[in-house]
Amino acid sequence: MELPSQINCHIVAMPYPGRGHINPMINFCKIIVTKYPNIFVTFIVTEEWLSLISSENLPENIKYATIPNVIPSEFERANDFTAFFKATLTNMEGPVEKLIDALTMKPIVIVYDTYLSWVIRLGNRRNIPVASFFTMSATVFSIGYHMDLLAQNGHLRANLSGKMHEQVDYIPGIPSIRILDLPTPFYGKGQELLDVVMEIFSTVSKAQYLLFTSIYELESIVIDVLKQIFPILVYPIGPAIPYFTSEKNPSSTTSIDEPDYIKWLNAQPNGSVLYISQGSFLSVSRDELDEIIAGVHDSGVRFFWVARDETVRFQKNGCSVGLVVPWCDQLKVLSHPSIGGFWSHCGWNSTKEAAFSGLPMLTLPIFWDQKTNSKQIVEDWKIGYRVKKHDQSSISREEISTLLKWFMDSGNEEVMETRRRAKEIQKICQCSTANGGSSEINIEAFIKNVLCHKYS
Ligand SMILES: O=c1ccn([C@@H]2O[C@H](COP(=O)(O)OP(=O)(O)O[C@H]3O[C@H](CO)[C@@H](O)[C@H](O)[C@H]3O)[C@@H](O)[C@H]2O)c(=O)[nH]1
Repeated sequence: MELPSQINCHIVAMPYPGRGHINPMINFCKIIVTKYPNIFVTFIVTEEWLSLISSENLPENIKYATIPNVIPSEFERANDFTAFFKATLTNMEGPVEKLIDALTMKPIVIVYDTYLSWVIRLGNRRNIPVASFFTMSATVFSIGYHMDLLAQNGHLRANLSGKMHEQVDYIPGIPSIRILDLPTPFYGKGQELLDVVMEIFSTVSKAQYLLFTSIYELESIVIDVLKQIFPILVYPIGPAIPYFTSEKNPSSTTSIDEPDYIKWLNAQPNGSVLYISQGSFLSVSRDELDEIIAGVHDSGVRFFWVARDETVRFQKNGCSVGLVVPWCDQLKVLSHPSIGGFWSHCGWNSTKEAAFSGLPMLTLPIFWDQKTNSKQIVEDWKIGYRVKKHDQSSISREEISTLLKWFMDSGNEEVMETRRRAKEIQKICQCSTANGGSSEINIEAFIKNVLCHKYS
């Protein structure tokens, strides 16, 4: 849809303060302003988050606006996740409302992270439509939305010990799934947030739109079901990763401007490197990490490891087959020809980036939606393997070393089949994000509807 050139419109974006939430929101905004240059976006973050992301190049018509640091620091988020999460629900509404009231152009819509449910109230008070932007999978949404079914079947607030392998086969639109693979607020870590999470899912239908950051073709059944039963408009807007700027086939020639880690990757044989990342904030226990570090080094497999602030701990003297970095441009690394596999904590963004890059995965989920994403990767799309194959609570360095050698062995027929499947999934993602693909169609339909609402 063409916007008349004289009409300028304004969208407010309100992400949840976390890397895995800010990234997809900013990517979505970039797609919108690239397609509709008359749309302006105000992207609201805390002052601390501005300092973390301000170096990123933004198109001219996206501007950051800040609220004070009314929530605990990003660097303490993992120490007390419950307190952090609750603070995002209680402390941000006032400053954000003040900021929105001071804007010179009234927004046509507020796109807010689903977990910041107070934005619905704010939109109602100010008569601004709101679009709930869910940064996890549509599968996870359906589970959250149907918690009443979990309760009816004795799978919520019940003693589930001994039942973790029971199948949940009654959630609309999703294949049968074990209790063990449900998002953790329902039975494990994060359960103290169950009431809050239930409240959040039950209020989404009071928004005007629901946006899934998902590739329609990968979750078509659950998305179609939700479109039928959900009382508001539902749009799967695509992966919300920076696919429009990613180099799908980076050249192997070295440019002086490239980071050293890309130069290192350029020097490695095709498909030979395992990329390892456990996400942007939570980690496994220290003991478990020590076993993983030992297992990775013992395996002799070539690796590229994102260690955040623990690079020294991940390195081993005399190690010549691996590179440890604190942070990298993950999608660029995953798209590099020398990467042959991805060990991931299964954050939804990492999952989509792996799918988009056509990589087989090793999954080690930690909490929240990651277990469900791991199940989709391994059982539904069949593009990966669980690191803890038998759901054991810990894993030894020997087991890790054996698994990695097996996974990265280029002659391994089972893994070759998984690689072939990962390439099929990659094609599906590429078609969905190409011009005229389902992602573009849904983004256009969303914008068109918002504009009709404004000008009707
Ligand atoms: O060195 C790195 C490591 C990560 N990333 C990026 O950081 C993001 C990480 O997102 P994700 O993979 O989703 O992990 P988390 O940051 O752990 O994401 C949180 O948010 C996600 C979306 O709601 C949830 O799926 C996760 O469970 C939750 O932990 C991705 O875009 C990565 O490309 C980098 O750019 N460089």
